[in-house]
Amino acid sequence: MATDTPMQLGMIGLGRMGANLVRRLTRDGHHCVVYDVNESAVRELEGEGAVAAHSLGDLVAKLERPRAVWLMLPAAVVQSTLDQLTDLLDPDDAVIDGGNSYYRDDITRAAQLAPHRLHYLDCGTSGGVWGLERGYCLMIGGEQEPVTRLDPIFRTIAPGRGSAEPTPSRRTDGTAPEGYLHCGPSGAGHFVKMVHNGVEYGMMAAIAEGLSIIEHADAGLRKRSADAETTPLREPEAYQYEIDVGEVAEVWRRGSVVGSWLVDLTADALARSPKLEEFTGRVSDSGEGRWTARAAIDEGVPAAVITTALTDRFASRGLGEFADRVLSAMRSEFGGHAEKRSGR
Ligand SMILES: O=C(CO)[C@H](O)[C@H](O)COP(=O)(O)O
Repeated sequence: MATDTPMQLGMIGLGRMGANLVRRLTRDGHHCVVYDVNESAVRELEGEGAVAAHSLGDLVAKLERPRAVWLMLPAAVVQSTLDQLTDLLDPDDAVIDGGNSYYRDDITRAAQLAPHRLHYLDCGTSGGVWGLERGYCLMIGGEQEPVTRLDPIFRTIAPGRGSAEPTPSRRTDGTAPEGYLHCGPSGAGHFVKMVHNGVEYGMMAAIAEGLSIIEHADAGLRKRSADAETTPLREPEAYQYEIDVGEVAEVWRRGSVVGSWLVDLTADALARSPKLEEFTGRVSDSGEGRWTARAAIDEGVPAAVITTALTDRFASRGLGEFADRVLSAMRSEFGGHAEKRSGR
């Protein structure tokens, strides 16, 4: 259903997220002016009804005042883009940073724009490559006035009330049931998104570890377990199960306490590739988990699951190898224990 309040938005950055945000807005009757350094991304969206811009200045010139400009850019280029926009925009225009910027940078950037009477909103945007159809969960920070002004944009991008059952005990209204929330002043949106991503690390790690324990539940069947060289399996009869983890992920999707979108995605990945052999298991991190851990330390709040999930990712990339060598060296020094060349 088309929006009652069509608005105009400039989108800078037409990667998967930026392009799909434009598509979702256009479908709902909003008007988008689009720019990216990659001309073919601009042309593709032009073919789908957006107005093409060929530079930041061109984008600004094609927007009516007060303008709304959404940045969907890698964190590394947000500042330079904002610096250029600051000279191009007029008082009362608003810039929305929808990427994964560090919330502390938002505080600085809002202060940088304030003397120019430009508004700056930080908008944590979660939904990934599925957001076009499912909608994006939005966590917004900044002043109330531009948040209110841009409400029709946020409402269109968000998943909407139908995306989840109503919360039985909830008695208040507000926008959270629509899938977007004004979390507080500058930085609050990206702060909440940062912690969301920290939670994502912990949930992902727990699902992965659980399925790995099930995958290895056949340890007692192996004649000579790989572990036998270091720690013999004391009760092989207790580990006699050859369980298909893909089937487990599938059954967990249905009515279980841990059923979730992450389990849905895991079940789909395992259905395509039961041993996931196309992955090496080197897990990257883009910074949000580190920032969440830092916030927990600053606040003095225990966050054992999130921080462990973060350092597990470092270990997956071999960054724990030196510590492991130090451990082996100490065992050798105090007990003459030799490293085994095979086994786990
Ligand atoms: O914002 C996201 C999902 O909500 C990103 O896709 C996710 O945070 C990727 O981060 P990382 O590379 O650290 O796993």
